[in-house]
Amino acid sequence: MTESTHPENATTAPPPDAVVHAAGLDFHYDGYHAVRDVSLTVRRGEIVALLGTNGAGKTTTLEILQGFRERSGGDLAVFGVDPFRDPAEIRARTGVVLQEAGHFGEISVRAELTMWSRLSSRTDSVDRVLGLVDLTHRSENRVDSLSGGERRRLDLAMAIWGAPELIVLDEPTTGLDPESRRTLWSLVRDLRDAGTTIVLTTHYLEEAEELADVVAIMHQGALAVHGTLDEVLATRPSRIQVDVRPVDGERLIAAAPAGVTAAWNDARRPADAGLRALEVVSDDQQAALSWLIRTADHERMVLGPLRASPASLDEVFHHVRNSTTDPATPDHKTSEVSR
Ligand SMILES: Nc1ncnc2c1ncn2[C@@H]1O[C@H](COP(=O)(O)OP(=O)(O)OP(=O)(O)O)[C@@H](O)[C@H]1O
Repeated sequence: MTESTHPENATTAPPPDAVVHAAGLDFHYDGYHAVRDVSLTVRRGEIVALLGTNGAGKTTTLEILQGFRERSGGDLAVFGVDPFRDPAEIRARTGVVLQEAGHFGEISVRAELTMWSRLSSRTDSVDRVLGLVDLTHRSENRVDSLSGGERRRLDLAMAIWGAPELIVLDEPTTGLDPESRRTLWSLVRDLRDAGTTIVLTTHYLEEAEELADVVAIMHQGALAVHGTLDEVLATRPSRIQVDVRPVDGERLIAAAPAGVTAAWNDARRPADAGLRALEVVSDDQQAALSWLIRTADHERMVLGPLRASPASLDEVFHHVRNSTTDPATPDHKTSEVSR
């Protein structure tokens, strides 16, 4: 993974549009180091997706950001205040969808939202939020008659009550069918387009690819990589797939310069039986392409169809997951993409 020094640290002033500015966040549960040196800035109107394996520290990080837990170390400002010291300010400006929300099953959707409205410091109209989450037609039905997807939309209705500036969604689409997931994505995009800042956790890489302006991958409590999707994908080598009619295939592969790896991929069968599939992997796509073209010219080698593509989020995620860190090391270092 490409490592670079992240500009955010405890001494860096947050950008003017920062909603969340965390520098070197740490958290221990009874001696277990669950969040390690996490530095992350979330800007107004951005969707940030927090990814990571089970137990990576995503929910704990979200709980610290909302002021539910007091950090063990590091600096944190949400809306410019310390969320643990000033929870009322955070509650007033933040909507939340928890991983598992509790509902009063025996009352109607409308009655539950009305009860919710009395608990919230923000004002809104039940009909407005029901319309936004497309639950108007279910408003008089009992909550326990809702499908899983409809309940998740009801959770979202509570989170968007009173149009909070920040919405925190912990695995908002877990268990939803693809159609319900797409509906929720569209809602989240609309909220972002209206200027809402959104931080979400998800185990669906596709969800992060679809929604996120910024992707952050946690591993063993630390932020292993974060940046825009393109920046995150660029932390792994890109791949060129090309079908070639080689003059001397082995010589071609042996001649690949440093930083460029070429290998035959006999699992992929070119449509033209006279060609053979070659895969070229490199951090420097331009250097790899130049070498390929130069070599083809020099060797009078026929090049067939060629496709150059960045690494997938799946590849980045697996690389992070397989990278070994020592959870017992208190000074575990983050590696991040400059933004
Ligand atoms: N109340 C607690 N007491 C002790 N350890 C905890 C507590 N809550 C979480 N942990 C541990 O802290 C680590 C981080 O948990 P956290 O829930 O933040 O991870 P996560 O990334 O959200 O995981 P998942 O994707 O499974 O929801 C885990 O190893 C978990 O077992």
